[in-house]
Amino acid sequence: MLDVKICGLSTFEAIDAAIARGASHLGFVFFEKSPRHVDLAEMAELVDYVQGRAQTVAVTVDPSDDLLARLAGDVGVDWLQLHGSETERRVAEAKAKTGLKVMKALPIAGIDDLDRIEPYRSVTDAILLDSKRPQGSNLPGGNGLSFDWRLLTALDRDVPFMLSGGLDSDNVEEAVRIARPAGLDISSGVESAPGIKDIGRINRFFDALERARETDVQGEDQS
Ligand SMILES: O=C(O)c1ccccc1NCC(=O)[C@H](O)[C@H](O)COP(=O)(O)O
Repeated sequence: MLDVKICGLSTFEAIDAAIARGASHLGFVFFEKSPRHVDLAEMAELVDYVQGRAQTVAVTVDPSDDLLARLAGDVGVDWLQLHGSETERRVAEAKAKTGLKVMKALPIAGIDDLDRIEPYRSVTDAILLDSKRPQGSNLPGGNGLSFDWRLLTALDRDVPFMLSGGLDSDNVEEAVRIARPAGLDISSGVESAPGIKDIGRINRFFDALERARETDVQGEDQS
């Protein structure tokens, strides 16, 4: 069973829709330049609303110690997602300071980028592979762009990762077939406009994922 993280949530309605369809993780973005930004009070309210029905993830970019303390204390999320240029040392420090589970996002554009995964494996609870920030964008994530998933076939199979970047109901089946991720992370692909989650698109994404699972099971039965 794949983990599924729906990222950039800001309404109770979208949280309920994601949970109803089986999302394992819900992401809340703390990054002021993002159309998905929620402040700490809003994030605390959203996390409280989840009431343990899914894992909650605070998405941050090079967070300060003060922000880390507030996310762990006042907001009370389950996970930190580090989506900036955090070194392995800073990731380990963030985990030790907060006691939270940590997911490090790494941008992938070419085969050499896969070498960046190994040093983070011992200091994180999950690795998220995303596309690189395109020129002109001021967002390190949530750009709705995918990378070449075939690069990931070169990865050692015992490296579990979440696949991210430009996923939607039209391409998720192909993405899962090629990349064989442990989990999926999606934001723009379930929106009607940047920052506006669309319940119909959330449902269509999970429908497509169910079809992908059925095809996979049928394929296994025939082999
Ligand atoms: O989504 C944002 O606006 C964002 C801003 C700053 C840092 C990270 C951000 N998103 C991180 C995510 O986990 C997204 O779900 C991931 O990049 C995939 O996004 P998309 O390609 O839009 O599905």
